Amino acid sequence: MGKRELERDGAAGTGMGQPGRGWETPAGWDSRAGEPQRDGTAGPGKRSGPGPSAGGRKQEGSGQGCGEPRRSLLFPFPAEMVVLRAGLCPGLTEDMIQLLRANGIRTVVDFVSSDLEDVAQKCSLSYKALVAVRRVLLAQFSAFPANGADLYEELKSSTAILPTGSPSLDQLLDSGLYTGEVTELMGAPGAGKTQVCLGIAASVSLGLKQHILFLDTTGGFTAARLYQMLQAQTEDEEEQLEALQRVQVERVFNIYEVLRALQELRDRLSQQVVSSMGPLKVVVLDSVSAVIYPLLGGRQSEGLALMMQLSRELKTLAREFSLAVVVTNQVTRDSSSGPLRPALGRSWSFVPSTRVLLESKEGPWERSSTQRAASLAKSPRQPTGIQVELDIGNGDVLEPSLVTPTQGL
Ligand SMILES: Nc1ncnc2c1ncn2[C@@H]1O[C@H](COP(=O)(O)OP(=O)(O)OP(=O)(O)O)[C@@H](O)[C@H]1O
Repeated sequence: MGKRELERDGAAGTGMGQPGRGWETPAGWDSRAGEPQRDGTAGPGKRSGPGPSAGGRKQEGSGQGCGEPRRSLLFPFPAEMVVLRAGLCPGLTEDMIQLLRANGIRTVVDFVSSDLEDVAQKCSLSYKALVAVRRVLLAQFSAFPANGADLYEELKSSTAILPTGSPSLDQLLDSGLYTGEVTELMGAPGAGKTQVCLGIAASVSLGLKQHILFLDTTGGFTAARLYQMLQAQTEDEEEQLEALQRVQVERVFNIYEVLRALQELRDRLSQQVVSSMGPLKVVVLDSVSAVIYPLLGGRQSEGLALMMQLSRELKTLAREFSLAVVVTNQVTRDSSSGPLRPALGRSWSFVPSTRVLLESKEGPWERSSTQRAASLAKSPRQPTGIQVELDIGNGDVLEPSLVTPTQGL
């Protein structure tokens, strides 16, 4: 794929202002900037129409499904499970549904697979009206094949890349944090996971003027440290204050509180309640292992179920609302000399699409206490194993949104 670039002046993407969802662009949200672009040609403002989104559900919300047969393959509706109800599509009235039900036709699949001539006779309904309804339901509920180019276009219009404020970390992440994805920072205690999260919060709130939700499960969030990072980037006190206000912190000390906070967030985003929070782009969960570890000792199955519920919640939030989700995780080893592995096992390993291992290393890395080695353990875009040097002090700070050529999505 071609190169893309990130523009100055802002984060990017769709998210809460995604036109495809039939939502309004929130005030102050520049929906044009920062989109991943190919050869700089697919420029800003391109998404003025109802474009495809990362989640296939937008067609339902926007009412496009009826006249617009194109549907994302990512979330094909399980049509066999959809019960016919009034308002599902134009022409499908309550009376019609009652008559159909009386003849054993309850779901979309029942309806589209019936002989409509027969149904028209049995239910005393207009054959023409039934055919029209069937056409619309087929358009709404069928999975349509999409080719790579379509999917790439879809990705471009729904994905934004948010610079982390650290050029070396951006290099590792192929330009920054991708919305719609879960990125994991893993490392031993003291490796610098929280510091990197705070750095991301500072960069996104100050440089990109976007909001961040910081879910703190360990009490590791330190406002003073965030303020220090902001001060390192700007001397303007008003800007510092505004940036601090864009970082919303919730202390959530167990999995139930985390799930509740995420559910509340989903409700707010679904109802387009943006006034209290502004355009949210990043959700940080620091740390995920702290709330899952206590569950995995006793009744394993219950713990695993909650872990998977959390993983589903994080992934769907990221995708449906075009958020970049960042989680931190501990590491473990099989033996004292074995390699570091992310904690939480195989079930969790499918959750983050990108994983970065943070380590304080001996040798050239240990030039100062703030130097860390960051290596890519998992990525959908870059070869794993790439390693960069990261400064978790204030040294690795660069203005975000510089034009950054990359290798493509
Ligand atoms: N103001 C600061 N400037 C530079 N480095 C700092 C500063 N504050 C803390 N550190 C360093 O950050 C490290 C701790 O990082 P952090 O709390 O992010 O680790 P962590 O990986 O989140 O650990 P845990 O898993 O225990 O939460 C320490 O080595 C500390 O020296």
